[in-house]
Amino acid sequence: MDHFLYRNGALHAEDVPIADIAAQVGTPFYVYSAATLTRHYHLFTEALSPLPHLVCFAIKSLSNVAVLKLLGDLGAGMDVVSGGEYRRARAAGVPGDRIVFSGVGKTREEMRLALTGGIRQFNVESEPELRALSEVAASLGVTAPITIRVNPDVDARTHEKIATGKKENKFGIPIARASEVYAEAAALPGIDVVGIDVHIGSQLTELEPFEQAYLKVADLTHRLRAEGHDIRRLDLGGGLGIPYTRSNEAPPLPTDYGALIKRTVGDLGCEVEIEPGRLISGNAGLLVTSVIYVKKGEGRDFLILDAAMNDLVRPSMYGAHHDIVPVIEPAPAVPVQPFDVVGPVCETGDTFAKAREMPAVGEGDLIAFRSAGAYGAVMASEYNTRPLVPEVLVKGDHFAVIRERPTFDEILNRDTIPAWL
Ligand SMILES: Cc1ncc(COP(=O)(O)O)c(C=O)c1O
Ligand SMILES: N[C@@H](CCCC[NH3+])C(=O)O
Repeated sequence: MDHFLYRNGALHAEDVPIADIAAQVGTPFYVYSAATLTRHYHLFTEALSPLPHLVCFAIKSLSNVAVLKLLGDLGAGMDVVSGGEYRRARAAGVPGDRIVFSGVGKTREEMRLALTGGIRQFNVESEPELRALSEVAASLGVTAPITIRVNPDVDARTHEKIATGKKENKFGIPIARASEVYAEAAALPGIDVVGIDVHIGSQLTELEPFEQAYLKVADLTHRLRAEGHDIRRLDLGGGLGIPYTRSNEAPPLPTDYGALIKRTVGDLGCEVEIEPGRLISGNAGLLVTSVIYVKKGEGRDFLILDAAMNDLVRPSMYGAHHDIVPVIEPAPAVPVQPFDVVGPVCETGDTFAKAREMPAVGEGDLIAFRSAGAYGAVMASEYNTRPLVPEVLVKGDHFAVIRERPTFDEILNRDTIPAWL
């Protein structure tokens, strides 16, 4: 459920008409609902209670500092994957002891940043990283709390570009080698082994792959404890999928996912962490755009929008589907017709949808992409020197721009012409 509904014939974000935001901010822009973000965060905390737990929002999915502050103030932890994301979480007021640091390529500089600024744990993904972290921590005279990310070789049955738990993927250490790597970790200076981490992929629409992975983690917990490690925390990753269409069968809900966690690892006496991104942010955001032209083509009509692949790359990158709806609600009797929905970028790949059935719309009409809160704004670029689009947060009948559209002066001032040219 989200908070983007038609009321009196017009699409609203909570109590604010989308058209009012467009009039003030101009298109394209992203808009997020505070109520949806809050609700989705609570779905997870409720699903995991009464287990001791921390829901660490995967901020790679949506990293605007205002959004992080909203979730952080509710008590959320954060899963970060770079020094930049760490800084965002801290700028939002999230204490270090609620931040987990994931990723296969943490640099020594990033390790220093987190160790001096405060960190709940590093999710270590390789032996070289483990040794580097030990060196950095020892040189600072501190101890780094760690889990080791294990790769359970489970097929997440999702898009191949976002599956992370198969043995051929770059993530984690093979679960079969866990004993060896944990033994090395325990012997290293500056390292405190606190638990196990696993994350098998994103946009999972079935619970079974999670179940396979979590059962392997439960087994490993027993094994590592028998080998003398004090395994007290399990980071189970993110990845629960969202419905991208209203017609499709919906993926499992956080309640089902929570029940699965309790069933598989709930009796181990561990604190549980999860790292959901998309399920919290995905359906909490729209990308709002205007029709520039309706162009008659050979056997098809093109809807040319002022948003493009640089603003929302998911359709061209993964062939992803987003529902595309007019901001003014079409009357029930209005016939639909197929459009190829495209942006102005000079690539054929700048196509959001082919032959998408939509009610007739015309120049200047407002259109919204649904389910665009996750991996939307964060993956945007300035390709074709198209400025990054603004982000807006709505709460009840308030809205605020939480990231301004850069001016062309700002964009051009970032380039410098060397004196010798
Ligand atoms: C380590 C890690 N944690 C959490 C996530 C969040 O995934 P999702 O947005 O699918 O919940 C990802 C992305 O797949 C990830 O790589
Ligand atoms: N960027 C991907 C998700 C990646 C998940 C990253 N761990 C998407 O848009 O679906």
